[in-house]
Amino acid sequence: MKTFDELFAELSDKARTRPEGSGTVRQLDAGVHAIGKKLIEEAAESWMAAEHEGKDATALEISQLLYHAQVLMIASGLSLDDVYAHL
Ligand SMILES: N=c1c2ncn([C@@H]3O[C@H](COP(=O)(O)OP(=O)(O)OP(=O)(O)O)[C@@H](O)[C@H]3O)c2ncn1[C@@H]1O[C@H](COP(=O)(O)O)[C@@H](O)[C@H]1O
Repeated sequence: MKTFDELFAELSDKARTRPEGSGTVRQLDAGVHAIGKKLIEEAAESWMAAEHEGKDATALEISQLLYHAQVLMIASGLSLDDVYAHL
């Protein structure tokens, strides 16, 4: 298990070191348009899971939504503090 901040640190490190086989690196290379589409897909899956699939499935989909939001942040050059400043 990891926290939101720990995942962001891990993904930032992947973006910097670009290890082979990293899905995050693949997504970053695909660009903001592709990442945005993935984010919307996970948002829709989160919504459907919450309506029809129960708590476990909803938690899984929301974890994927958070992951893709973080990938979009990194692709956009945003830090956690840039986002937290608006909370
Ligand atoms: N938390 C996640 C995570 N959540 C979602 N995803 C990605 O988002 C996809 C969402 O799954 P779907 O069910 O929508 O699957 P899909 O549509 O078949 O997926 P794709 O065909 O688009 O890959 C997964 O296949 C992963 O590619 C994640 N990929 C990575 N992480 C974590 O990010 C870290 C870095 O991962 P790598 O960069 O791959 O090393 C690790 O700690 C991972 O656990």
